[in-house]
Amino acid sequence: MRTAYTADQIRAAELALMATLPEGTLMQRAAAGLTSVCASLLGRVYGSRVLLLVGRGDNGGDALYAGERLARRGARVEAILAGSKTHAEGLAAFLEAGGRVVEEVGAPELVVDGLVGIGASGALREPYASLVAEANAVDALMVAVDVPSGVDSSTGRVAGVAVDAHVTVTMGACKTGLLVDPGAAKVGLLEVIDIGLGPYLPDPDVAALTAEDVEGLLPRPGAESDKYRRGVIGIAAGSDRYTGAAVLSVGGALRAGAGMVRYAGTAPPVQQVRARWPEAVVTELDHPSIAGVGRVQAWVAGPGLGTGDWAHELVAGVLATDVPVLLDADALTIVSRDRGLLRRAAPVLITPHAGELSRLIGVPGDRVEASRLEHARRAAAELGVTVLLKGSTTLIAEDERPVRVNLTGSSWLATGGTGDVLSGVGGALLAAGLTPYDAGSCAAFLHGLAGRIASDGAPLAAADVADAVPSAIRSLRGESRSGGRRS
Ligand SMILES: NC(=O)C1=CN([C@@H]2O[C@H](COP(=O)(O)OP(=O)(O)OC[C@H]3O[C@@H](n4cnc5c(N)ncnc54)[C@H](O)[C@@H]3O)[C@@H](O)[C@H]2O)[C@@H](O)CC1
Ligand SMILES: [K+]
Repeated sequence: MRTAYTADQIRAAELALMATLPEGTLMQRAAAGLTSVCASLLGRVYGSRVLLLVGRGDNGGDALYAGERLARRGARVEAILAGSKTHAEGLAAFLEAGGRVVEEVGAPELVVDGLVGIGASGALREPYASLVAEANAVDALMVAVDVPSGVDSSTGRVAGVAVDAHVTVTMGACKTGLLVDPGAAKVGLLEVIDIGLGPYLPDPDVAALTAEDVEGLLPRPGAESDKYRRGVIGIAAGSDRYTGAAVLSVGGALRAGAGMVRYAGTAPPVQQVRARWPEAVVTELDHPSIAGVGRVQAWVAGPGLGTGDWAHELVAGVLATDVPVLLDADALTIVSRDRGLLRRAAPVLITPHAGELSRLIGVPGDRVEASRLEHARRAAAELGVTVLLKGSTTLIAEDERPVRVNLTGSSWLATGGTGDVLSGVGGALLAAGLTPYDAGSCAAFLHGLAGRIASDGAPLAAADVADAVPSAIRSLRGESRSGGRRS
C-alpha cells in the first residue's frame, strides 16, 4: 500500500522526529537525497549547469544545500533568490561551495524548484508565479523539491500556475496532493526520500493499492467453489435506446470473475445481451420489477437505464433488496432527485464522474473537479455511501477511512462505455463478498490496468477493456513482484 499524508500530518511527524536529532539533521538528509536524484539525472555532475529557484522557507533551504553538494562535485550551480528573505545557513554554505546568485533563468540543464513546499498556501504569488512560468518554458529537466510549487500538498489543488516537474523528490513520505489530480499531473516521477519519519507518521490521509494488495484482496476460486459461492450478480442496465450499456456491464462482470450474471431488462437489450453473452441468465421485463429475477448477492443498476418512471421504479426495487448495490450513471440521476432511496441497511457503492457527483451533492461541477478529494469525502459523509469518483485519478471515499487513490489507468479510457464496464467489474467483486471500499478500489485498479493493456498506447473501445480484465488479473502476480507501477 502506498500511503500519503497532509502537510499538517507531515509537519507534526517532522517536529517529533526533529526533537530527537541534532538541529539541521533532517534538512541534510533531505539535501543528500535530493542531490543524489539530481546527480543521477545529470549523469555527469562535473561541468553541468544547474539552476536553483529558491523561496524564502525551508523548501529553499533544501535546494540550497543540494546546490552546495552539487557545486562541490564540480557543477556550475546558480540560484535565483525569489523570496523576501533566504535560508541564511543554506545560502552561506551554497556560496562557500562556489555557487552564484543570479537574476536570470539562463540555459540550465537542470532546474531545482525550491520555491515553496508544504508551507505554501493558495495560488503562487509574485514573483514566484512569473518565475515558474518562465522556468517551465526552459528546455531543462525540472526537479521539484518536496512538492511542485503551485500544487497544494494536502489536496492536489492547483489554483494558478504550477511547476511542471519531470521528477518530484519528496521528503519523508508522500503528500496527498502528489497523488490526486490536478496536482498529481504536475509531479512526473515521484521519488520519496527516507529521512526517518516512518515511526512518527499517523494513519494516512490517503492510500493507494498496489498490485500486491489487489492480488491479496481478489477472491480466487478454490476446490469448493461453485457459481453461487463465487457470487451471483444482478444487473439492471440498458434500455430500448441504450442497449450497449447492458452488454458492456454484463461483459465487465463476467470478465471480472462473477460466478453467474443475472441480467434484467427490456426486449431490445435482452436480445443484445443474449447474443453477446450466452453465459448470462436473462429475464425480459415487461414491467419495472426485479421480483422474478432470482436471488443475487449484489446488484448493479443504472448504465443506460434512462431516467423516466420505469427506470425510477426499477432502481427503487433494486435498492429495496437486502444486498449490496452499485449505482452508476442514470441511477445516480434518479437518486439525486430522490435521495431517500439511499436510506437502506445494506451498503451502496456509487460510481459517479464529477458531473454526476455535482448533482448528487448540489455543488457546481467545476468546483468538484478542482477539489475532487474534498467532494468525494463530503459525498460519502453526506450520503452515507461509498463513493468511487471517476476521473483522471479515481478516488474511493468512505466515511472515516483514508481515501483510496487509484494509480493505474490511462487517458485512453476516457471514451464512451468504459464506465459501464467498470460497473460490471465492481458489481462482480461486491457479489463475491468484497466490501464496497475494497470492491471499488480493486475494480478501479483492474479497470485501469485493463485499459492500459487494451490500449497499449493507442485508442481502445470499451469492449476491449472488458476483454482485457482477465489479462489484468493475470498480470497482478508479475506486477506485485515488481512492486506495482505508477500511471
Ligand atoms: N521541517 C523540516 O524538518 C523539514 C522541512 N523540509 C523542507 O521544508 C519545507 C517546508 O518549509 P517551510 O515550512 O519553511 O515552508 P515552505 O518552504 O514551503 O515556504 C513557506 C513560505 O512560503 C511563503 N508562501 C506561502 N504560500 C505562498 C504562495 N502561495 N506564494 C508565494 N509564497 C508563499 C510563506 O511566506 C512562507 O514563509 C518542506 O516542504 C521541505 O522542503 C525538509 O528539509 C525536511 C525537513
Ligand atoms: K517546491
